[in-house]
Amino acid sequence: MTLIAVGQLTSTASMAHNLRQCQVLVKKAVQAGAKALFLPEATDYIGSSPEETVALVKLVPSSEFVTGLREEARREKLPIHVGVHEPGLDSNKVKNTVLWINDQGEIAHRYQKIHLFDVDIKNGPVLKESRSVERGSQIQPPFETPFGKVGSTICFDIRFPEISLALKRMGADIITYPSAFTVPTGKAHWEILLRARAIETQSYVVAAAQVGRHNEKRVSYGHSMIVDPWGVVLADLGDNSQEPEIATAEIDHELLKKVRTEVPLNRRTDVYPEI
Ligand SMILES: O=C(O)CNC(=O)[C@H](CS)NC(=O)CCC(=O)C(=O)O
Repeated sequence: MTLIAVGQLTSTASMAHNLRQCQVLVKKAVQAGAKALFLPEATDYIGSSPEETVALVKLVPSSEFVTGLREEARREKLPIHVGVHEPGLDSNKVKNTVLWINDQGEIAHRYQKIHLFDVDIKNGPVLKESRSVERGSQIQPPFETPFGKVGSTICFDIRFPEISLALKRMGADIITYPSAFTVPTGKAHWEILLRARAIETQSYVVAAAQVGRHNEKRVSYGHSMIVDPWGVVLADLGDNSQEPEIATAEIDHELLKKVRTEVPLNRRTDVYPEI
């Protein structure tokens, strides 16, 4: 059994502020005895417009935010999974990525968000992520950790079960959804989507989320969660945005084995295509 933590915060356009919030989360995760910390999508910053999102972006080697987190990971021997922005191939755009910083402070894995959130909800949020973000085009094979194989996806990707099924087929035990969900879509869909992905992949789902007001236009739903392979919500951080918070849960390989043995999901790939 290995204890892991999800961290929840309200990122702003100030990377220095966001790094300080993450340092609080690292301290709390270490005090709790966690062996890894999972942080939300876009933890480095949330801009208030597509232009600001592009203007703020830094290459990883020159990002004080990423350098600061790498120092934390190395000093505390605590691997960190974190959503950030990186420059796009087109200089008017960025990539929305997640990094796995290992306990030596090295970036050992990277995934770029495949599905972009372009929505126009009546009396609700209007967000056009593709104005500032370039989409990725590869599912990355799960990476090894001392507590199992981890497959990464990001936020809106959760609505496309093909990715999590592919990650499961590639051996994932844990699937992550670092997120910044909107409040109306969060209320309607967040927990159901996370539990469905956990149940259908028979894997742990680890979903660190942004919470609260980032700027005059953006509010995030919160409710960072850890769900077990049976679909039980082991941790839920709610929507309090007073201070950065963590929640922890144990990753139990006996439970993974039990669920996968008791309810075998033998696919009929003679009937439908393999994903
Ligand atoms: O803007 C940034 O810099 C970081 N990116 C995000 O916050 C992204 C794109 S706007 N948010 C989502 O994908 C929310 C998905 C969602 O809420 C849903 O699927 O219902």
